[in-house]
Parts: sequence; C-alpha cells; structure tokens
Amino acid sequence: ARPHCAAAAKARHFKWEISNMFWSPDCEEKVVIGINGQFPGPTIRARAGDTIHVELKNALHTEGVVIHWHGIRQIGTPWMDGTAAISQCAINPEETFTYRFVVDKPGTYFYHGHYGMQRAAGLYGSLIVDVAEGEEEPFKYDGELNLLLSDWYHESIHTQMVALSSKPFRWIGEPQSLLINGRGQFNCSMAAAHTPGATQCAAVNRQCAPVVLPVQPNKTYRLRVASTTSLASLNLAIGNHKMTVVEADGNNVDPFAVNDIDIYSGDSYSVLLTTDQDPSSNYWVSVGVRGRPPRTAPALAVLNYRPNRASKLPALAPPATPAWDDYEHSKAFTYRIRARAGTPPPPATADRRIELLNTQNRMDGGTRWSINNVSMVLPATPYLGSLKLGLKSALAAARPAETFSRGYDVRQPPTNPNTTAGDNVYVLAHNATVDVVLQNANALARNVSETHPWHLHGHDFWVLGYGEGAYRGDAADEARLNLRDPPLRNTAVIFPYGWTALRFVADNPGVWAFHCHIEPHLHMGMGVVFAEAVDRVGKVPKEAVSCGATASALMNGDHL
Ligand SMILES: O=C1O[C@H]([C@@H](O)CO)C(O)=C1O
Repeated sequence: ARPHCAAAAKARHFKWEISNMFWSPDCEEKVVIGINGQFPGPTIRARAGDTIHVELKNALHTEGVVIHWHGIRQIGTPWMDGTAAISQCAINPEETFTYRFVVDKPGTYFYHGHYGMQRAAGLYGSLIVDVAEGEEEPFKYDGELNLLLSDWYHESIHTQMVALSSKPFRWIGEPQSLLINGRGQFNCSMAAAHTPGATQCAAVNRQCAPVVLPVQPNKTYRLRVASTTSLASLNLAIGNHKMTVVEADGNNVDPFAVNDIDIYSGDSYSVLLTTDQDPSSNYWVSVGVRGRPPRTAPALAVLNYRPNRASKLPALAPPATPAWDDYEHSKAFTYRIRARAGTPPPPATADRRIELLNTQNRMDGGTRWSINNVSMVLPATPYLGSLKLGLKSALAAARPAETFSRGYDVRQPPTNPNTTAGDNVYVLAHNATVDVVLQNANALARNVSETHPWHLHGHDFWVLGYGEGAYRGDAADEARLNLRDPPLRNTAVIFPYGWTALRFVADNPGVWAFHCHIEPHLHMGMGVVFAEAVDRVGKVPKEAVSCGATASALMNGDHL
C-alpha cells in the first residue's frame, strides 16, 4: 500500500440487527430475514484499505446466524469469513458479534448468510468497494447503478431444508420469482402489454415495485450486477443497448462488448452502458433464467431516460432471454472473460493438482451431491478452532481423494449411485500453488447434467480453462489451459459434462470453504474445505470459536 492511501483509510462502523419480518418481495407477503428492518440488507460502501466494523445483533430468537463477505479474501482474518462450522460458531440468538475486516481491493461484492439456507431466506445485501482515495479506475463513467439479483421461493427455508433432507428426497423445484434489488412481481407483469396472457400489475406495493434506474441521455454508466440466487442461473439484457464488461468478481477484465451477460450465483460484474438510444423512450432491463427449464418469469427493471416519467412504458418489448439450453451462447460469453493487462499472471506450474468429480448420488434413502464420491457434512465444532487447537476429533482418519477414477464415464448416471458422508477437508501447505480441476458429470437421471458455479473463500483463483467431457490431464487438455491472461475470480462455473481448471496460491492461512454456490446443492453436500497452513493462523478471537469442542478445550485451559 502506498503511504498516501494508508493515511486516508477509514474505519467504517455499522450496527445491524438481524430479524425475521413480514415482507412482500414479489407482492405476496411472506417472512424474510431482514437487517435493520430492510430487505435486502443495507449496502456497505467503502474505499479500498478501509476497515469495516459490523456490530451484529442476532434477533432471530431461535436460530443462529453468521454473515459471509463474499469476495473479500479476509487476508489475515480468517475468523471473520462468516462460515458457520468452518470459520466461526453461529452467533446465538440475542448475542452480538462484531465483524472487523479490511476491504483490501476495489470491486463489486455482496454479503450473505452462510448458515443453513439463510441466504435463500433473503439474508443478503451489496458491498461495494471504491478505489482508494487518489486512485483511479482504468475505465471512465459518469454515473453508477447497482443491481443485486436473487430468486425467491414461497416456501420457507425450513420447509425447503426438510424437503431436501427427506427420505425419499423431495426437490424444492424452481423459484417462484426473480428479484432485482429484492423486488419482483409474482402473478402479474409490468410488461403485460408485451406479454400475451399476462396480467398488468395493479398499483403496486412499494416493496415489490419495479426498480427504476434513472439515467441521462448520452452518458456512460457503470452498472454493477451481482447474483446471490439460491438456484437460478441468470441472463441480463437491456433493450437496444450493448454493454461492455469491465469487471468480474472484483477484478478488472479485458473490456469486451456484449448484448447480454450470463450471471451465475456468486458472480459479480461491472458493465459499462452508454445511453445512446432514442431518448424519448424508456427501456426494459430483463433478467431471465438459463441452464434449467425456466418456470420462473423474467424480472424487469426500467431504464428511465430522464426527463421521461419513470412510469412511461417502454416502446419495445423486454429483451428475450437466450434459450435456456443454448450452452454455446453461455460458453461464448464465459470464454471471452480475460484478465485486464496488468493483472498478476499465475505461477507457471503447480505444486499439487486436486481433481474433484461432481456427482449426484443416493445416501441412506436420500439424495446428495458428492465430490469424489464423498458428500460433505459439516461438524458441530468449527474447523478454525478445532484444527488450530489440534483437537483429535476434528478430522476423520482418512483424507479425501486427490482424484477420481480415470475410467469414470461422465456421460452416464453413476453405475454405483451410492455415496457416503465425509468431511472433505484437504490440508494445504503454506504457499503451495494448487490446481483444482472441477469435473462435471451426469446426474442420477439420464441425459441430465447441470451447471454448477463454484465459489472459493479466502482467495481469488485464475480460471485456466474449460473442456468438454472427462478431464484426462493429457497434452490435449494441457493445451486448453490459458497461462497468458486467465481472469482472476472467486467463482467459476462448470458446464454440463465439462470441466473447469483453476489455480491459486495457498498464501492465506485459514480454513476456507469451496463449494457449489447453489444453496440447495451446498445443503446436499456439494463442497469441500481447504485447511490451509492452520499453524500459521494468528490468534483467533475466543468469541468466534466458543462453542462445541473448542469451548470445552478453552475451558480446560488450552490456548488458541
Ligand atoms: O439437486 C437437484 O435435484 C433435482 C433433481 O436432480 C432431482 O429431483 C434438481 O433439479 C437438482 O438440481
């Protein structure tokens, strides 16, 4: 850090109370988890180098809570990562816990619950980090707009969790609505005039009124877009407007122009939008589902060219989402994402390669997702405490496999559908360069392979490449890897029947989750844990790990 930046860095204090409350995200009244009576939660805005303090009171009364700061690497503060059972104990009802961490890198981020399925109950908000005082972005814009995308189910997360854990399994189905900044319309459309058979929304409740994005003609806007969906993969387009992608997951990318962007759960982007269209009209911003047969209507927002009234209906119909299974369209977008010049390149070689086969399986009469045929279950005592104290009970005797059988046919349902539960903890050496190959496969049903966005905590990784079918690690696969300008990200997608190769340096001691960002899939075991140089973790605050076996050990005089 340069001295003038350090001097300007600020402490930013927030006081939050988390509670259940009645809310109508899509005009149907349900219970959401709100923060300070708001849904989505308040936006945190800071400058790179600032320290965020969130004094968080849990007013949920009968359940714990934690908050994960998605995309913030928590360098040196792994106990602030907000992952229940991994980095900290869930905060008990009526208790207060203070998150304290540095936002070291500018970018578009968000925060969300990371305990059970609380994210899907609406526990999320935006976290935006501007460049440090005196620094400049490498692209120019006149104004900024922020869209936090999510999906919404009418069933409570408690019902959803029971369904997913039931024997036999009950799938939760598709979300009822898509939300933009927490607002959607379930049984009516704002664009009924353009949508045969749809009912025009009547005077709407403020909580579900469409988002209006006011713009001046002939200006350039930075549109920040992040997705915290539970299930849905999304596509965003703006009638008649092109967009230029400039940032992905808090890292600048080589700018490229598109008509629409795909955005998977856990992703964030900045796109530049120039308001160069007929200024007498407004335009629809449309967000639709992809990668799964869409049973959820698109979400709409209004790009409001001032001085037109916001209520002036756009002349054009909302842009249509590409066909849900047009994977070539999705791949074309994803493959175009390259690092902006100046981004640090990856190390030329790796010290270790971990290959992770993603399969859907059966376990004890239920349905699970597994990695190398082991489905992740989380412990009662958070790893950060139990591994730091070296508690014998922390890990099972056997470590998970580094690879999967070369003979595995990724195009067919598993021949042995049965799986077992395990901790899926990989122990990483300090500063090791680690390659991870995520391998997709056929699910339990024939001819089904789904898209999974994987999110890594504590790090950005370089996305080295993608391939079709089974990864073999041979010369042909190696040739698909990009070591020249791979983008740095914290979330990467695996396409159906394909693989994705990532590289990162284990330079941030801590215990970090790495998992599918689809909330029901994580609940069904689709993840692993990286225990990275835990002996080098600094002094863990007692209040982060005063539960389970760590609490007992601390009471017996052990020191963290
Ligand atoms: O995990 C999932 O389960 C269902 C289906 O595969 C079984 O009902 C589905 O669509 C998922 O994504």
